Amino acid sequence: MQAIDRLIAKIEEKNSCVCVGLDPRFERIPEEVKKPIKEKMGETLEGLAQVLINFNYGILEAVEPYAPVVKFQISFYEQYGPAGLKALIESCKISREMGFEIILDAKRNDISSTAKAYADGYLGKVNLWGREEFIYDLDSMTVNPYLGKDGLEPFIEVAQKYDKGVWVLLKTSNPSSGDLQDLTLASGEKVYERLALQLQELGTNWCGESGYSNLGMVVGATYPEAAARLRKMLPRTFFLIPGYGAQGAVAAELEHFFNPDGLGGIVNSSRGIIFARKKDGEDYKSAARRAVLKMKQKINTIRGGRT
Ligand SMILES: O=c1ccn([C@@H]2O[C@H](COP(=O)(O)O)[C@@H](O)[C@H]2O)c(=O)[nH]1
Repeated sequence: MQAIDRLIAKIEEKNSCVCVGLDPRFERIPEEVKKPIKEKMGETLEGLAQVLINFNYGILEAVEPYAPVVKFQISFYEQYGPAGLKALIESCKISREMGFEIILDAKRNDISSTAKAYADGYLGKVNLWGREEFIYDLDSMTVNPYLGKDGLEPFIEVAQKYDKGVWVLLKTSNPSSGDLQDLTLASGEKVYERLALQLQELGTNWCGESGYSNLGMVVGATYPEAAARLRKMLPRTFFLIPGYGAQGAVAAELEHFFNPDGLGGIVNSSRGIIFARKKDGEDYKSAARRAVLKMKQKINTIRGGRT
């Protein structure tokens, strides 16, 4: 099954388009997760990596009934070197066993020959002493489009080969995204609008049975007016929508991100779910479960009248 159809099947199964971002910040992880590992492994890098894995496991168990997809932002793992990346790979493995769709938010790209190495490493297989093997077990990853079409093509080719998807940054959620992305071209279009059309062309012959493209685009929840324009331009494109919760966006602003079929988007929240507990001593898993359920319900009320 193609990546976009797997994602839609999971959304339908859980009646939810919530994506939980597993972006652990060590200093915010509760003591009850850290203590037993510190006692066993000491204050080592390996111990820290084990804390990330155990924390993620707790969150995954908590959100499993209500979230079809998880997103790992690679920086929170990469910053700890090989131990951090091992924690990422192990967390992906656990997510897979629990049936989540898995997105890696790595925002990679480069000249095409280098982009191919990224694509092989994250989405495809690498040559290990003559054997072709996967290093990561992912469904899709984020990529940066600003090197142009030749930088994107290797990701698309590898993704097509292994039934994976890509999410291309289009209109990002950060406050200054407009400095470049909103500039008006001589044609009267904004930069992100021109990019949207170029990306649509790349993704148009890469649709699943659902009719949606495996080339999705990142559109920040913090820019609902841009999303309304983009939704009309790109009816067959799924949006990965970050910016909910900690960055200020709320469900009522998300209506125009979705198509009338109630599909077309997955809404990510990272800090708002994984660090939902309000005070020390409160169970972080119960707090995450409550937060994800509330988010699912709120978003369902604005997408195609689902509840
Ligand atoms: O435009 C973008 C693209 C990616 N992100 C990523 O999403 C999450 C948001 O985390 P919160 O804690 O819910 O704010 C994080 O991994 C970002 O790197 C984004 O925010 N905006």
